[in-house]
Amino acid sequence: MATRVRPGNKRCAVIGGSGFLGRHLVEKLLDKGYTVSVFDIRQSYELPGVTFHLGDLCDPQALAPALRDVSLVFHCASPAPGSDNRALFETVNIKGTRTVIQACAEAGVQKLVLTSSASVVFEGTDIKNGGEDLPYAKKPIDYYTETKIEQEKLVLAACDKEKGFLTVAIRPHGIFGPRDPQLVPILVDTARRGKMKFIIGDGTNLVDFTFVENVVHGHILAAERLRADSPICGKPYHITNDEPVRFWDFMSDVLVGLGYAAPRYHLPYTLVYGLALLLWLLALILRPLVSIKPTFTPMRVALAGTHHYYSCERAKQDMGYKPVVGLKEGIARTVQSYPHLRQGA
Ligand SMILES: NC(=O)C1=CN([C@@H]2O[C@H](COP(=O)(O)OP(=O)(O)OC[C@H]3O[C@@H](n4cnc5c(N)ncnc54)[C@H](O)[C@@H]3O)[C@@H](O)[C@H]2O)C=CC1
Ligand SMILES: CC(C)CCC[C@@H](C)[C@H]1CC[C@H]2C3=C(CC[C@]12C)[C@@]1(C)CCC(=O)C[C@@H]1CC3
Repeated sequence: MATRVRPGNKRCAVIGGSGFLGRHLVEKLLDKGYTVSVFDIRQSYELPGVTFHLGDLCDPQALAPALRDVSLVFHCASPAPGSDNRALFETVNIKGTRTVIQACAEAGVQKLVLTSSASVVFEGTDIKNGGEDLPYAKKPIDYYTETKIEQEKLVLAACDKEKGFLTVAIRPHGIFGPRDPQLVPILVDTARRGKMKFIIGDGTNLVDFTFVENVVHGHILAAERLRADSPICGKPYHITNDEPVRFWDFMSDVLVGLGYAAPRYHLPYTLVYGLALLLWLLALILRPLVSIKPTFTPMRVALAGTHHYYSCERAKQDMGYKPVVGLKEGIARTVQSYPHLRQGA
């Protein structure tokens, strides 16, 4: 174990800092006077006050220079959730997270904040105002979720007040905002291919979508409240917009804001889920011959057709969390940030 870095120093590292959430987090940390080391497999921007370290988080030698003299680490790297590469998820999310914990210990880091996901409790059936006491999914719906569960368990179990190494996990849900590479681009691509005409189920299911700045706010609050005498040590926290919305209303607001038609026709949930499952199996069987990437994966269909919204009462109580940007404003700012994805652009 290395000498502990001076507590409270304003140097931190963001693993996955080139990504969507990571970059928003880095920008806010800079605003708050931190100097930031970004560790990622790619560099997607440059900013004064940020040092980039390129490497794979599974490689302890590559990680070490990024953690030098750093007291606080945010770990928000992951393979894209839409991938079905089980080996990659296991390597990065499980083995890689063990490596991150070990590297933190060796560098004398005192605080580790993990970006987990509210999906760690989601099994494809309704969750209404779910608290953090819900059990982890026994049958996770995909490899992403399966490995996010193991990752969260590893990080929370590593919390050790005696050794002065404190951890916490933030569980956001449905992050959206400017530069998101997933939600809006996939939605628009599906609309452009004429596949966003249908509502899966009756369209009344409520879901949390969380504006990226609220997720960042939750991470920084957690980091700043993480002390040996704080109740947040070793615990997971839901961070949402605290405004559950009908899944299909949210999709329609984004689509209409960008000039596309809102979905109108209803399809039964079980039919679409069954078809998505069949297509997924077919893609698996044919993988050695041809690569099929279905838009409607079982995970996406389950997310689109069930209730899944979460209580963030615990974050409000233990760390004074309150969303800083409302859903309506978040949607407006998101839509405005994608001029190139507008209908006809
Ligand atoms: N986008 C969403 O709706 C949600 C995301 N999350 C979690 O938030 C975190 C951030 O997600 P996003 O910013 O949306 O994803 P992103 O794909 O934009 O960012 C992830 C970053 O991790 C990096 N990365 C991947 N593998 C790496 C490796 N082996 N070594 C070093 N860097 C690596 C990527 O290059 C990328 O820059 C992830 O942990 C994800 O599981 C949780 C809930 C919802
Ligand atoms: C094709 C349409 C039915 C859906 C298009 C939008 C979807 C791409 C997104 C709607 C909900 C999103 C979501 C995630 C990814 C993008 C969506 C499926 C996550 C799986 C990202 C990672 C997580 O941890 C949970 C997210 C839940 C919501």
